[in-house]
Amino acid sequence: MDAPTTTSADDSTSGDGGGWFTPRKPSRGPEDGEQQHRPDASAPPAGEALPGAFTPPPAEPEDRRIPGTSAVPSEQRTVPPQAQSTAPPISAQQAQSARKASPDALLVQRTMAEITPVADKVTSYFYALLFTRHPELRALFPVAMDTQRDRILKALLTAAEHIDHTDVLVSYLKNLGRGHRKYGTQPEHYPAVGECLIGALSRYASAVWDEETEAAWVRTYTTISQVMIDAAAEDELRAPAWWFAEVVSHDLRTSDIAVVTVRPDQPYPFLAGQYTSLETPWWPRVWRHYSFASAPRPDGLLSFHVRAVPAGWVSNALVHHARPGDVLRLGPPTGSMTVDHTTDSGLLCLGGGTGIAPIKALVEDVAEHGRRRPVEVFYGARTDHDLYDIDTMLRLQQSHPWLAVRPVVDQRAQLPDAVREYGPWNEYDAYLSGPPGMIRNGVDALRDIGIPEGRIRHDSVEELVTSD
Ligand SMILES: NC(=O)C1=CN([C@@H]2O[C@H](COP(=O)(O)OP(=O)(O)OC[C@H]3O[C@@H](n4cnc5c(N)ncnc54)[C@H](O)[C@@H]3O)[C@@H](O)[C@H]2O)C=CC1
Repeated sequence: MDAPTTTSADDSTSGDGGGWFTPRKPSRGPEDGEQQHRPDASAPPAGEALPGAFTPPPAEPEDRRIPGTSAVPSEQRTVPPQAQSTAPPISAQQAQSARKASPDALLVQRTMAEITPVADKVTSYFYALLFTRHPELRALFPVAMDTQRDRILKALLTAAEHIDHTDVLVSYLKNLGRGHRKYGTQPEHYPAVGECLIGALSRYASAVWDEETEAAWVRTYTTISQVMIDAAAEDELRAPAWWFAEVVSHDLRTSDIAVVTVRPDQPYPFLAGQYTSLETPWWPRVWRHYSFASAPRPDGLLSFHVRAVPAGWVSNALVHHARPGDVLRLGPPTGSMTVDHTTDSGLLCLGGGTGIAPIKALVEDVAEHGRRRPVEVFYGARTDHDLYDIDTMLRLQQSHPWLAVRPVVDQRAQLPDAVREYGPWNEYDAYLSGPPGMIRNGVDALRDIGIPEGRIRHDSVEELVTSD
């Protein structure tokens, strides 16, 4: 198996995206016997040699060693020559984590510490490199980049930083790889992105950048891409890259909150508590996350609760423009805030604002499973008027004796405190859904009252930030 090789990250002749990693055939093919959904006819069949699939590192991340030779001719780098041999020593804190971290992880973390204060510049430079060297990739991104701008880089850096936490990382990356199918991402795009990533990092982390660091990043990025590419290829065998979904009803509950119900063009399997990404026809390639507001239904319809937020393109389009007959696109379902049906533990649920949507789905899921387990829902809103779904929740309470719904109207973000007045909660699993601040404070409050972290579930706060 070949070791990854590289031309310079800043070598302008490498704009064809080739030569960065050693291609390898995909690990799975259609001989698995499962039906392929290929809405994107330009995508190579998963069983064919994927032109840009790379060789994974020869061993698990923990076992990797940095080869002694440079992968990059030094004259091609933007790193000042003196910086190449004078990378600052690893700090005491870094040294402590080094006991656990692999050598690559340590070098990656050292780069991260260097670029974090200038993350904005790194991002701008990264996209400038990407779009000038690979203009054909511009069409995969929204016209206006705004929140999209830092997504790729954030995701890559998050992954790189956790390269030693194999379990968490692999499931994160698989998800990311599957989710990238809807953007039209192809295996051959990965070397282009990797090359520009290294270009941006080497420029802004020049004080710590040397040959070993570059080699560590190449290996790390190769691992990341390979997991994403394999996950996408595997997913292609069983699911479309996206679903079209026609709006079948639009219920304006307040001046800025709508419940939007859609009918996907193909079966859409998901679990109560999960969320999806959604694109409207008004803002092509701008995707936002919304949770399913119901458990899977026999008629296959999906509902979302949307609040139009200031400057929220997608949310405003959904609340103020979408009407029955409009066609949206949906990405795959994702998220792990789902009910564990192997236990009888109670569910303690905190739903803030439109964050009540997945909580309602969880309640329906428990009801469908027919097991009587106590479910306590604290439904927070800033005003009475904002409790837009209280009637539905109270109706559910009337039909299910195991369910208690407690509306909490609070101007001062006290939803998590309300939970302290009830309990005890030691037999409960906790589920939180709402604004990022509520999640953070809620997790603290629940830990304070003795609920172990492993029993507290919520969606990624970063994902929620982009649900406008
Ligand atoms: N629409 C959906 O499907 C979902 C939305 N979300 C997220 O839920 C949020 C809903 O926003 P809004 O309806 O505008 O909610 P909001 O800002 O009106 O707040 C809802 C509740 O959370 C409490 N809260 C807010 N900030 C808090 C803090 N820092 N500490 C403690 N409690 C706090 C409020 O007091 C209120 O009770 C958005 O951030 C959205 O991304 C989460 C999951 C699903």
